[in-house]
Amino acid sequence: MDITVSGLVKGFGSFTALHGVDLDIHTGELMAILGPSGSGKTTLLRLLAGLEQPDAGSIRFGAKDVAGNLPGDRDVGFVFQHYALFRHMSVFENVAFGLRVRPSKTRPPEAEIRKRVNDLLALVQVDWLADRYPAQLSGGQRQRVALARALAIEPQVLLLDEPFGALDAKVRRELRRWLRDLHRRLGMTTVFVTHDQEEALDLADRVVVMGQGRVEQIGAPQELYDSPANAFVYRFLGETNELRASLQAGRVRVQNTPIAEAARINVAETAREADDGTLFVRPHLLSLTPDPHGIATVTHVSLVGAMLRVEVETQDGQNLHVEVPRGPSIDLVPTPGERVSLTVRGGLFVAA
Ligand SMILES: Nc1ncnc2c1ncn2[C@@H]1O[C@H](COP(=O)(O)OP(=O)(O)OP(=O)(O)O)[C@@H](O)[C@H]1O
Repeated sequence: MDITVSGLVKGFGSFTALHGVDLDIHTGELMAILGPSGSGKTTLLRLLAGLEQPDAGSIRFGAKDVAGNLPGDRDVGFVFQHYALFRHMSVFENVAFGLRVRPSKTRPPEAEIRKRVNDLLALVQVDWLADRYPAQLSGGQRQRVALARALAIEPQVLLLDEPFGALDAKVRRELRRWLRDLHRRLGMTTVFVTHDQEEALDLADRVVVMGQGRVEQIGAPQELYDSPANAFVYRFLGETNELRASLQAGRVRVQNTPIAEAARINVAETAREADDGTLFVRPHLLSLTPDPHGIATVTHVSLVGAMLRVEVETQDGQNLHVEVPRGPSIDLVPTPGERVSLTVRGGLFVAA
């Protein structure tokens, strides 16, 4: 089931939480909605689920406009943090619930319900917990049961809001791997909200980056990391340096010294020339060369695993850090106080 969102607007009182969101989600895709707190991720997911109605814009599931459809009519399974399991029902009954409440015409026979629930509990690897109550489960087990409950109705679309939010890092990683395998096997269109960039980049086919109620960029993880579209995405995803720079005659310059061919740099909007702007560059896309007339001085060197992390300060007082793979020889390690020139192999220039 593909989902097409166009011009979605949602306000709460005088506050606008979504300012016209456009988004295409492909059939069978695993898509992450990533953004800082308050950027509108949950609001977007709740609109997809039918738990909120938009003020303007449309949501289509396949060819069908689902505006006005209640959650039960959308063929979605969802796991929201605040939709806890039913405390007074066993794990088995929690998972069976969505099937049991169906009108008699579409409700499967009891034997089939039992089989489907048992199969699902095996799939999420908690079949041995079928008779327990939610209070008797660990956090990770509860999340798996919540997922089994969402899957029981065999939805075409699965919506997950921070599904592993409350869990510790190790269990999160485990469940993440498990969700990826499950998605590969079942193949339903899945959208999950997270504020954890590692989780989004690791798990999703594509990621929507949201900022203040707007889509800032949509792309595959590698594409977002390598070619952020703007300053917001650059700052939000991964580490970055920001340098005051100019763009003249095909070169990006710092303190009037060329440090990059403009052809290797993405240039935001239409700035072909600019006296003043910001160059965003990832630490691993900067190189240092010993140079007595260079524009920077090494201030600190540390070894982090296989990488050398070098901090430098430019003559005009800008601090940046550089990551270089550790070479075979100790002689190649820069030393504090050494003058160096800088070369930039990729980045984004934004005119002031
Ligand atoms: N029911 C509501 N009434 C008023 N304001 C709301 C309501 N729901 C959300 N908001 C506001 O809309 C904005 C977006 O909220 P939303 O929950 O979508 O953000 P989020 O990106 O999911 O954040 P978080 O990562 O913190 O969960 C926030 O500023 C929030 O305060």
